[in-house]
Amino acid sequence: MYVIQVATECAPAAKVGGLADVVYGLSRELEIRGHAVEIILPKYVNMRYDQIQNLQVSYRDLWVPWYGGAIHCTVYFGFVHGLKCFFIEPHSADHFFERGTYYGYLDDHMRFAFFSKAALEFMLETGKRPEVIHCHDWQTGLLPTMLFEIYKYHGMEHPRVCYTIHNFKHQGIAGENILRATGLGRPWHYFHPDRLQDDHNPTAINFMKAGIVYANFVTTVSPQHAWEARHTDQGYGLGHVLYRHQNKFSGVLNGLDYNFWNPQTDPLIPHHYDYQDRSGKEGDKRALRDRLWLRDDRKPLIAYVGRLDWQKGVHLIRHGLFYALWNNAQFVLLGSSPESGINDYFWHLKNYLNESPDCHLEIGFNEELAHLIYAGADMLIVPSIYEPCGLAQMIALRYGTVPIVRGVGGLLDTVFDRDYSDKPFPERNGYVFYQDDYPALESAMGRAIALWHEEPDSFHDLAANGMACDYSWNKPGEYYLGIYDFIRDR
Ligand SMILES: Nc1ncnc2c1ncn2[C@@H]1O[C@H](COP(=O)(O)OP(=O)(O)O[C@H]2O[C@H](CO)[C@@H](O)[C@H](O)[C@H]2O)[C@@H](O)[C@H]1O
Repeated sequence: MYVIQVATECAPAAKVGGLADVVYGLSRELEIRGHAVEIILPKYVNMRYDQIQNLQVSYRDLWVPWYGGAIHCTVYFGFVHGLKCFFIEPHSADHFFERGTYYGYLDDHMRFAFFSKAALEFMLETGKRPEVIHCHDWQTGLLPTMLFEIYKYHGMEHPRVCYTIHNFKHQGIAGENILRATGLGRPWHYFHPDRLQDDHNPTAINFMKAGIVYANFVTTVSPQHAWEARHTDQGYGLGHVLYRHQNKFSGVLNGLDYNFWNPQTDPLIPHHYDYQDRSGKEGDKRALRDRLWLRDDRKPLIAYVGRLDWQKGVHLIRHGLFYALWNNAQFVLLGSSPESGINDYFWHLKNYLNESPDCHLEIGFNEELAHLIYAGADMLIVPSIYEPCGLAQMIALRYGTVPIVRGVGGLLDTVFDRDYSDKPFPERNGYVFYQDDYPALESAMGRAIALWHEEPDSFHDLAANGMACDYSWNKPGEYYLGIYDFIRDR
């Protein structure tokens, strides 16, 4: 099978969150199984270039039609930890990818509509004809529309599209001018409830809806979230569209790259360990405390790693921090937010708690520190308001760190409560709470902290259960191959 992934992130070169891990992990899994995979990404000026090997010009003059004219692009090729990646660099006064951050600009819809178009133009010009184009999230939602309404008639009639939604909240809403920019034109055709017209604003088009309508298959990243998106407000207004296209929609639980996230070999942690011998984890806890100036005391270390977004339950993260400090535990936070209000709030909290020997807040993105935290912590909280899949809890399980999660989305598919799950004990691996209020979080954190202090052996058994879970790409890789095989043009 020949697959091209078109995405706006790929770990570890261009990563904001879980999308990057999935694009990397799934591509690797497909390659290991002997399939041909290429990834097309924007060439952001602020990528981790140290994570790209042999970067070189691959196609010097790509002219991408845009409005009435065309934008000149150069396409680079390089390996991101062995994966074949193409990077599109537009040369225009818009400076689409020469910004301080990857997202968060008023013209984001233009930037990524352009990227989607450029990816198709690149395939057309270089004769690349993958059996499947797998694209991700709102940023690439217009790609299947452009493929089947324009590029199909220029010799790209065979590629089929699988479209994966990682976050329903961000859908890409734009005005009519996007149709003129991309060459789709014909507003009377696209401004139709069965095509691109937003269901809640009849004068806008919706990129994600476009992806759902035009793709040959649509997935989201866990079975539970697929249900939530259709039946609850977590579809953010797309439930009706999903219902109409339910025959080509399903939830496939994300995997985790078990080579990249591996406590036995992880080069970013000082002590290695595995399921049978977890003594190295103690060393990592000491190393983490040393690095963050935390006192060495007989207390569990509780962590939060992730974006500081409303989605992640910011008020519960804050409360979890104080609850840990009041209840004989330590707390470490690693995260950042594009919203200055949230960032400022956590900076303020960091200053306020600066003298505490039991807590550390690291505001920013730091892949290396993230690994040490997953390895060194005893527990990880994931109190999300909604969570399509969630990788943090899976990474925690892999590193023998007990997850404490809110029971939504993929968290429900992966974490099973030690005390209340109906699963047999060996399959229970963490703590789950359901309401999004303080008492709910406290009940779960309280049970975890008490077990750590009072029954350390039972706590270790629980952590070992987590390490024994298999959330690798093995099964999800098979599911995606099944989907690709189902949609490909024979
Ligand atoms: N400050 C920081 N420093 C270092 N590393 C950091 C970091 N902040 C986040 N990360 C890393 O980014 C990843 C986060 O992945 P998640 O899946 O948990 O959440 P995210 O909301 O970004 O992903 C969305 O897409 C994924 C993929 O489909 C879904 O699992 C999820 O539910 C959905 O919200 C983890 O690898 C984490 O370690």
